[in-house]
Amino acid sequence: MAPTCSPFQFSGNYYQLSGDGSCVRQSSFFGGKAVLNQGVGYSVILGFGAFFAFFTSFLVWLEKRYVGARHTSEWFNTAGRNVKTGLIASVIVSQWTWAATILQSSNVAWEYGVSGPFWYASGATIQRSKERLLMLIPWGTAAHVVFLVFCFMTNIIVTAMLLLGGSAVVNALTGVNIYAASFLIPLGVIVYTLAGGLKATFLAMHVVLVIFVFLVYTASSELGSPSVVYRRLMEVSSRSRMCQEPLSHDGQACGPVDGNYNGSYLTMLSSGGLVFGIINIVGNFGTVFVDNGYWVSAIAARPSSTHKGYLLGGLVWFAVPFSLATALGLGALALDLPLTASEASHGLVPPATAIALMGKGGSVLLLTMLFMAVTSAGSSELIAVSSLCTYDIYRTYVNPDANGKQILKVSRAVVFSFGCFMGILAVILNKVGVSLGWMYLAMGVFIGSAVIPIAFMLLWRKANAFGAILGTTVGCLLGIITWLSVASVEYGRVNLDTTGRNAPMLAGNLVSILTGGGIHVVCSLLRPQNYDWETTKQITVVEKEKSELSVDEFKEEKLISAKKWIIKWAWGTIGSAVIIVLPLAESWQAIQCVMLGMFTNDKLVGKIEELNLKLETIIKAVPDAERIYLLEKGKMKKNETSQLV
Ligand SMILES: NC(N)=O
Repeated sequence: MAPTCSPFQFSGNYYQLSGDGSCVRQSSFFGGKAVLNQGVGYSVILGFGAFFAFFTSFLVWLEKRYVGARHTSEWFNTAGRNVKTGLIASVIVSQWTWAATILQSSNVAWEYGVSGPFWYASGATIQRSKERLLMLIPWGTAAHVVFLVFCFMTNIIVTAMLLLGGSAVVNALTGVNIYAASFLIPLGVIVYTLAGGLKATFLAMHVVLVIFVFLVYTASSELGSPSVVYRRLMEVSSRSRMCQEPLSHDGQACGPVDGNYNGSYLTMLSSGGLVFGIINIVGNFGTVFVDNGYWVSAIAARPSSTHKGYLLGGLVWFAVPFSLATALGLGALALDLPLTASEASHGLVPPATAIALMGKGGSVLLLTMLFMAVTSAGSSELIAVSSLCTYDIYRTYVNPDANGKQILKVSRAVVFSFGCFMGILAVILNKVGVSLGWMYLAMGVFIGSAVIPIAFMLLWRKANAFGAILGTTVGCLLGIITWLSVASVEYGRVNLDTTGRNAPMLAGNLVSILTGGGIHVVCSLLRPQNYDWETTKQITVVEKEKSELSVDEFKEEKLISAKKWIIKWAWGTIGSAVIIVLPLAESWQAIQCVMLGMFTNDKLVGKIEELNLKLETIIKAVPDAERIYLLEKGKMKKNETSQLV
């Protein structure tokens, strides 16, 4: 092995002295070398779903045998509408924890520093319960069909992100062929879903999360303390760092961060982070409002538990991307890993940090955590599509008199077919070179236009069906046109690289959501539809068996009390935020002066460093000076003695 020449003591493994004497940084972190063998990869891909399917089947059997539960088509699609607060919160967390939650959040931490995880977590902690798409039927068939298309598009995008992230990581860590992984991952998820899906898997996921955070900030010999992480982040982004080839390569993290205050990773003043934050909010509004999966969970919940479960789940979920990305994303930077922009965009920041910190053990832990997320979120997406196909298409347009058995059969056939379709689509997307990061940023361009029309449908009596259709379709088309035009004008060509950059993504996301909403508002004000909410009560269930829920659950007073609870807590939260933020805002100038003086005043820091350097030089020189002094003193004594003699 050639001798190392790293600019930092802690990243010697990633730099080598070349034959011509120049210092060369490793050109990528993974470089096609897998840490685990392919057997582990295939076991995880196929074994995970199968193991949990077996375990869930056993629990379902116990419930049938000893509790006497009957598992009908309604149970398959809505879990009997009897899920209580704790479980609904855990369902929300597991459903909302995608591969992107683990991988893309760390990617933005690697790109923008600490503001990335903040924007990721806060922008995606926006969840509210909703009703089923069938409610759109009174708006007419055209509206129902248009929103069905957008719902399918959302399910396809979310499932595609799970498969792109899952296949890229399993390929990088185990060497399993990426196309084989793309096609096989859905098979495990299908088996798991058909067995009933066990949302409690997310508990194990949180244990792994805590291990990683603990390692980075407490226990690891490589990092192990916030002060080490802090110091190293300052060192790797220092202005004096040399970043030209071959000491670093294009797309690798090196030196100050463009668009961040003082080029630091440890600032919230990041233009890139802010742009990502806006794109993230639009995209997540899209997936929350247009993804049928969250509607299905709301329906599965006991009516009096829905609001508490959703609020609790949303709050708990925040910790997942925020803590994981501030550990693994910032960890990758603090270790000066030679990751490339392409590796980061494919979701490989967390596996790289896991390997650097724990070797093979870290890879196994990360794979386990990721597959928990892929399996449980993937299963929710399959159920969501199954619910759309069976209730919104089959029972509405094909067989309105369908009985429970027929519905269950169609549900299972849809789960199988959609799973296989997604496997093939994921192979195609990988072949084309689409990355998880690209898909994550683009989701709002495709589905953002449906957000405001769906929200109005739920909340505004005047909302008009024609305006909703027009806003949704025109908003989507204009969003796509703007996105591609900005890429073409800004960068001179339209490809995956240019369309994946921040400026075109920001423009496309904003045009899509704002145009969709704007058109809908104008049409609704011109021709208010005055929607009659009573019509939603005509929606029937397939199997009218005796509900375990008390009649109280459906009483108006109970729902009004739930509404009061939400308003109380919402105002409580807003009130708390105001009394924290207002004094801070009012004293902002004073705070800024103090902060600037304390931490960021370049002159002051420069003076202190100069003083430090002088002191260090003096301290280092003391032993030599002492030795010279003693030597001179000895010589003088000798001279004196010889003169006397
Ligand atoms: N669910 C998300 N946005 O991670």
